[in-house]
Amino acid sequence: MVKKRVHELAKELNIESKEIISKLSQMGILVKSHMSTLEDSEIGQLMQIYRNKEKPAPKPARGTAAEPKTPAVAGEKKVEKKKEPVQKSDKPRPNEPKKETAGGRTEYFRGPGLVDRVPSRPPDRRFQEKPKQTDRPRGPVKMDQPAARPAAGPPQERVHPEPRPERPVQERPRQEAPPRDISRPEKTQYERPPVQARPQFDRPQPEQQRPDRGPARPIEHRQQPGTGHARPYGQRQQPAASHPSRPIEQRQGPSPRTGGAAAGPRPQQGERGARPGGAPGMRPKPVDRPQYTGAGAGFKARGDQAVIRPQPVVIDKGRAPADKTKSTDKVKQAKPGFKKPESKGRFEKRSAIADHAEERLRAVAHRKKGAAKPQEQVQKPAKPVEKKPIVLGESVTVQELALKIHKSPAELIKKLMTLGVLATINQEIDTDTASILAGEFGYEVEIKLPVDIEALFMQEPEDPPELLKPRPSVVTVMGHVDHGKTSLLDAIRETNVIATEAGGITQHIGAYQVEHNGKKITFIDTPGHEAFTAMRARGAQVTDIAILVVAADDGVMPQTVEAINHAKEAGVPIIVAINKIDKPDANPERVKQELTEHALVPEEWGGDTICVNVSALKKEGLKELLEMILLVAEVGELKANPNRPARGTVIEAELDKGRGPVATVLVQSGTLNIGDTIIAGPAYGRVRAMMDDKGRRIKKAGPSTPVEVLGFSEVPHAGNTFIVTEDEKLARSIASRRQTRKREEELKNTTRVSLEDLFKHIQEGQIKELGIIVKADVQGSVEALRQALERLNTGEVKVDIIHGGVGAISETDVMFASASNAIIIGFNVRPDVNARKAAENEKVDIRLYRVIYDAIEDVKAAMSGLLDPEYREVTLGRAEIRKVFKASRIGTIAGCYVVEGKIERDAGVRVVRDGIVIFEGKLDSLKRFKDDVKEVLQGYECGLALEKFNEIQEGDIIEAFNIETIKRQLS
Ligand SMILES: Nc1nc2c(ncn2[C@@H]2O[C@H](COP(=O)(O)OP(=O)(O)OP(=O)(O)O)[C@@H](O)[C@H]2O)c(=O)[nH]1
Repeated sequence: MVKKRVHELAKELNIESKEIISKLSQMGILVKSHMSTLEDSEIGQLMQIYRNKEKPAPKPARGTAAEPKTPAVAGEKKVEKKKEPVQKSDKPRPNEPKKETAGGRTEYFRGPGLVDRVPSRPPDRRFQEKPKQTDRPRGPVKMDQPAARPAAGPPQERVHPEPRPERPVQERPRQEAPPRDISRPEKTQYERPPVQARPQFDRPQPEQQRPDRGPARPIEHRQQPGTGHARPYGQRQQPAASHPSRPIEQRQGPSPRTGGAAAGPRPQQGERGARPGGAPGMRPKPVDRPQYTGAGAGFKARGDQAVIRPQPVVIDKGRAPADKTKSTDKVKQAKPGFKKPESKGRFEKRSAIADHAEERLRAVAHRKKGAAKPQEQVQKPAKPVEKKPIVLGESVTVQELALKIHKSPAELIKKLMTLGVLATINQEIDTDTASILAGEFGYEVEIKLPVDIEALFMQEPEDPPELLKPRPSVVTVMGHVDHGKTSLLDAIRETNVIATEAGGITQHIGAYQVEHNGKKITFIDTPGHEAFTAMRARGAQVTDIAILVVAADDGVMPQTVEAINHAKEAGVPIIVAINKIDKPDANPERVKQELTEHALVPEEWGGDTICVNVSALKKEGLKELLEMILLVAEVGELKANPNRPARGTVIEAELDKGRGPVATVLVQSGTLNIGDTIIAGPAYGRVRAMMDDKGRRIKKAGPSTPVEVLGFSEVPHAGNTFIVTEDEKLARSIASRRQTRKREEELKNTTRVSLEDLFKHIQEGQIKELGIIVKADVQGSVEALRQALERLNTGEVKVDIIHGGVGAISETDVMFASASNAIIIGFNVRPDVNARKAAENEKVDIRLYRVIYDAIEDVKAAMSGLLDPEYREVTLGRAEIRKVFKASRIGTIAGCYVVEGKIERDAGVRVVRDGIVIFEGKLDSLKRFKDDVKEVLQGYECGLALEKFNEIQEGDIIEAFNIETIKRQLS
């Protein structure tokens, strides 16, 4: 025989190539594809097998040769034998002979006999076993199946063309799109939730279409190239043709059933058709079963069939993609190639995309919230943090708050604006505002005010009474200017301090200690000028006894009253020293009389105010005064604990060029020693040296001792409390904090802006401000000037002391003044070279003074210059119109007679008629006779024309006036 290819032989035998391939594989002959060539012997064997099947009669004849070759064939024979009776019963039918003639396979074509019975059931049963739903489509399909066979043949051949590997991908979609796409998509879609049920639906559909569309099969073939048995769909459509090719399936599938129940009891074809396990002639049915079952739910419905080998393979292949799509990424669904992606995939893809989109959105949302990974985001979302109240301190800047609530500063600023607050990013907002603001963004605020370490640090410990020891009394000398305070102290100290004072008045607070009758008395001298109120108040606060000096020849004066009030406020006992009793016009009684007006009733008049007549000049009454001081001190039982770190008050401070910051302090309790760490206001340091009131260096200073202290880091403020601490680090940090606070306050004063302030500023736009920088040799003078100058404030002009400090005028001061459009007042200080140059360049006005009065007067004058001048009308004269002339070119001319004062050419004029002003304007011309003149005096006649006014009449009065500018001065 000639070599043939598998498909050629299949054609010849009118069977599918696959069946031959499977048969060959059962025979132990491996064939790669339908294009493989077969040896003559192999062809012979196959021919024998298939012809034996077709011709049962000759089988036995050939059987000798065929049977031994393959057990499968033998098996088949057995089956065939069983079928014979069935066939025989069928033979009488008219259909058989036709089929025999057609294919020569009577048994095989008995299937069609089923078709005849279709109306009666067989096909229905088949399908009913699986899904009833499939009946709709399948009903007709199965009916057509037999007829479709011939059509099925050709399609198979078409499929054979080799290019399988490539075609599958392209052709699948085209050809199978309708049938399989529908089925598979459904699979995947349905299978997701109910994996079992779908397969049943899926299969029937493809079957319906397969027979109609030949091309559909090829796809199936392609899919099952490796496993020739694996074509459930195709086989179904060709039940008869599949028989021969699936002996194994029949054995495996049907066998259990045949053995179980079907075989014997189903001799009839009708039932055979429905039950594969029936007779040998039922092969096609068993083949069908696996096809159906293999496709889907049939497996579960028929547990037996699930064992069938080929089916699992087919199923795996067929499902693999679907399963993957179900269980894993939907994106992978596209890979399988089939048309899945098109029909079913749309929905799947959309849902997948939607899912992805959601996931991404979530991820993005989480990322935006700050988390890097979705998982972590879930674990550490900011949400719980949002609800957690934010902790704020005393104040917070907009930027800090923005960080705390995870918002942008711009959002906060915007929100603040809606709340009526205009703030910058670095501006501090108070806790109330911050709370409201945070609340706007859904945050609660917890305000935790920091522990005031400073307050604790400065808190004065209470000394047990047993540790207290008597201390010198601190006496403050107060009184009106020039009443002799310094002279009195000088007399007491027997020194001459007055000679060193500029201008002859005391401008520094002085502290001195004297000893009388073995007891020390500390005196604090305070200036008497009104500008030094603060100093006096400070003196009163640190004092135990106040000496009120009143000049016997002058009596009680304003600052006397002020001193009385300070002393009363401080709860300090007052001793009145009526001075200058040596003067001829001294009148102590009058002074006492005036004192009573201020609730100071002398002892001799029944009151409790001690009054002592003294003369600083003559040094009279000093002893008595000192004794009275000691007496009052004794009554006060003044005590302090000298055996603890010192604490007291800074009386005065200055920046000494050679020694640096120098502070005059009054130790009020404890003992100050050299080397002590001391802090006072923003200044801290170590006590480098101490000098007493006489300039002598001392190593320690006990309670009530005034000393000059060197060693401060900067000039402390007069009035600051100083303490000694062992914790230098803490002192430094507290001082640093105070410095920062001071700077911030200075900054606030110049830069603080809010809507309220803005409005205020708009209102104050008409108020002129005079910015002043005050520099002085000592802090006390700075304060004195500040107070004196600020007192000059009026509703129209405002003095703004933008900076005050101790020391020479520096370039920085000049630049600051330039930026602030301010002037600089230097008191007992001079600008250094750089400052002088800078002042020239920046045209900054620097005023230097040695007497405070001059400074104040100058400032007052400067402020007067700032005041809006007053305008006053000055009447020049009056003229009566005696005659009116009309000139064509000039207009109306008035012939006048000056009845009073004079009429000036450039003056303003008004026309008054019967006491009513009918015009006010300017003269157009003024002539005497024909000459233009500048003025016409009383008693003379003149001619004049008014500018843009001709309605004059005889008898009108022309009034001439001028507007004078009058500079205003502060009272
Ligand atoms: N005749 C007479 N003159 C005195 C007496 N005490 C002071 N003076 C004079 O009064 C003037 C003012 O004396 P001060 O001691 O400077 O007066 P003050 O109260 O200290 O003045 P301020 O320091 O400016 O507050 C000086 O010229 C003294 O000579 C006195 O007892 N008798």
